[in-house]
Amino acid sequence: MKEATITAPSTGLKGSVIIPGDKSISHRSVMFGALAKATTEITNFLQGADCLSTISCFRKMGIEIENTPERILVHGKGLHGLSAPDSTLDTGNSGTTTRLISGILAGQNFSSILSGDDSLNSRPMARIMEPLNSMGAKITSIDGNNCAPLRIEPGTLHSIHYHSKVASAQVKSAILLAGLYADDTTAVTEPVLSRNHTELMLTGFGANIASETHADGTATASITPCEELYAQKIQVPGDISSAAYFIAAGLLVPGSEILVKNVGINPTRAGILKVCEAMGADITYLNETSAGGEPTADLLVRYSPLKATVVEGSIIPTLIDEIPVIAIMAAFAEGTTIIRDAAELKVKETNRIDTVVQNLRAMGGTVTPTDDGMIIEGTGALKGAHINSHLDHRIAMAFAIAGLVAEGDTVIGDSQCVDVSYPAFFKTIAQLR
Ligand SMILES: O=C(O)C1=C[C@@H](OP(=O)(O)O)[C@@H](O)[C@H](O)C1
Ligand SMILES: C=C(OP(=O)(O)O)C(=O)O
Repeated sequence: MKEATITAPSTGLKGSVIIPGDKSISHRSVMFGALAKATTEITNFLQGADCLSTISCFRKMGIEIENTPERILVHGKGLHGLSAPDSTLDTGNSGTTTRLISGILAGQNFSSILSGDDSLNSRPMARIMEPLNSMGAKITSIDGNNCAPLRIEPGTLHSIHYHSKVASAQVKSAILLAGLYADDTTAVTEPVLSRNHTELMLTGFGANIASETHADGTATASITPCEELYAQKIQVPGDISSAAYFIAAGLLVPGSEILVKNVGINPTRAGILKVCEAMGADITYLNETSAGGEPTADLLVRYSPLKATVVEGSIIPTLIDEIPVIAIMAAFAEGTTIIRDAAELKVKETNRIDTVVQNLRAMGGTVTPTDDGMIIEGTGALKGAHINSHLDHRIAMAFAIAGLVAEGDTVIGDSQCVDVSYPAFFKTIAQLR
């Protein structure tokens, strides 16, 4: 198990960072490519452990996937071309892999078992089992605790209109993917629009998708089964969830100026940029263009004194994975920052309310956990500490950024967990010094 030691730089961070491919889009490009006829070509695919889990699951189901540094080729076999895996599908640490694949497996004529690591196998799966089983799927939790390992038996799927209690792209996507195999139009209404990559990308692959955001803020996506999906060329934009660490580093380390390049700024993902703006951040958008049907930009980030803010309501799903690093920014902002409506933090790779609070306190921060978020005093100073990442990549990276502005050394425990979403993370920090 590795440790990484972070010390505050003596001068500002300067230079540019090319952000690696978006994790959500990389997963989906392999999944949808596998279900399309012919070959899908993916560039800037995220070579993180989570996305590699998705590749290995589809290889086990008979899909040939060529993975080279330049591109990925997914030789899709059509909607009914997957074959029975000869052993358990290992979804590693990845909630996205587990939940989205469940929607696909629900519609297959073979049985399968999905299982991941200890963290994954303790995350809630009732949220997908319940709607998928109400469509006629046969998914059971092998240990009877509504968690993976999951057994998925062949079932005959019929359409539903599901009203989800949580704004979750994983739940929405699982249902829409099962909807590809249902008898009629399947719809999902969520309380607030969550990331919409599945809707955008499946439309590109030729599926019949409709999406609507209603006057009360709820959002409905629906899918009508089609004969086949068509292979695509996908250029994956940079992951704003990975960019968030370098945006925070540029804002927090005095004297910094960092060009964060190739950032996907889809509005369903870009809540962190709105929060930065509300905190008084100096960020200039350059080269606004698009990649893979998603808007992108280069972000020029300069050191800025920050002020506290309130993060709540419909913005939460658009920045849910960025809350650990937002908490670090809040510790250096003037005033008290309140984060609420974010109970979903409790069911990520760790309970991220607990793991943020534990580590921020270890660094001398003043933070109070609440039922659905936390309250952070902007004390303007942290001290180096030993960080327990609990093997959660977002915790490891958020506290590495804290280490750049803390007094003394910060040691990130189990730092190798960054490989889940950002294998080059520590190397990239080193290059900016
Ligand atoms: O659909 C996706 O790609 C993801 C959705 C989010 O999870 P939920 O849908 O559980 O909120 C997010 O936290 C995760 O990192 C990726
Ligand atoms: C929650 C995350 O991912 P997943 O749900 O796919 O494990 C994440 O990357 O922060």
